[in-house]
Amino acid sequence: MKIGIVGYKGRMGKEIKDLFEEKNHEFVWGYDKDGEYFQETPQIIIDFSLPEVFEKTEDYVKKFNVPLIIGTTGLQDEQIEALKALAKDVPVVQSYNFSIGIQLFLKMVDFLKDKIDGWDIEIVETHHRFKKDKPSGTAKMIKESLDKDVPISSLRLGNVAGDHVLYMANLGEVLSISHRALSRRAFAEGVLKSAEFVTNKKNGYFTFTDVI
Ligand SMILES: NC(=O)C1=CN([C@@H]2O[C@H](COP(=O)(O)OP(=O)(O)OC[C@H]3O[C@@H](n4cnc5c(N)ncnc54)[C@H](O)[C@@H]3O)[C@@H](O)[C@H]2O)C=CC1
Ligand SMILES: O=C(O)C1=N[C@H](C(=O)O)C[C@H](O)C1
Repeated sequence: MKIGIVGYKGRMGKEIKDLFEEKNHEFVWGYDKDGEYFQETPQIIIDFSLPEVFEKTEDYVKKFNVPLIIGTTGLQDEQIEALKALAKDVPVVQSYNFSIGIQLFLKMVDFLKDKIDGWDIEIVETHHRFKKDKPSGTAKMIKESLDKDVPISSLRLGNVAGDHVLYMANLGEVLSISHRALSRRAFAEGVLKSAEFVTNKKNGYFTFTDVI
């Protein structure tokens, strides 16, 4: 397929471009800080940038009338609502984490969330020093799955691709679930799966949970 990437010069943008090209897809359009790269109209747009770029992405998705995969974190509620409106016309996949491991993590949280009443619960996320948002989108997803107002601690260390740990403790024991992305490839693989997932869809709002 012919892909377009918003944030194509960034860490995730480059990883996604490399993976899709390895799989014989073609990068034909991009948007980044210094403007537009245009070779051809893309068949899909992938956005890994910043929330302030969202309106541009929305405009380009409407202009090209193509599916959108969006992994940008820190979106405002109104931007999520705008994505749902966009999804009436084109397929949209939104997730704050495109790794399979975090999907399994969320399933474990769903299994145990009713069984830990009265326990101390805390989330710790660690990311590279360049990450702009805090707490991570994934930590927010874990908290939302718990249905509880739990503290989140954020560490910004070196070049860590993405670690999330959920700690749960009562007076006699400590239970934890942890996930470590070894590189950004894990997220890019999920984006590729999502792009394949939307190819036969006319419209609709999906998360990565729907994809796997
Ligand atoms: N959902 C997921 O699985 C994952 C999500 N992310 C999220 O993806 C986003 C990007 O992460 P990274 O690639 O590490 O960041 P990055 O900073 O390396 O890349 C962001 C790109 O957006 C561009 N950009 C910034 N302002 C812009 C503007 N005003 N107009 C156009 N382009 C602009 C930058 O120039 C850069 O190329 C973040 O929100 C991050 O949290 C990152 C990894 C996985
Ligand atoms: O910015 C990152 O790098 C990452 N961001 C996502 C988040 O905020 O949860 C996903 C992943 O952990 C990497």
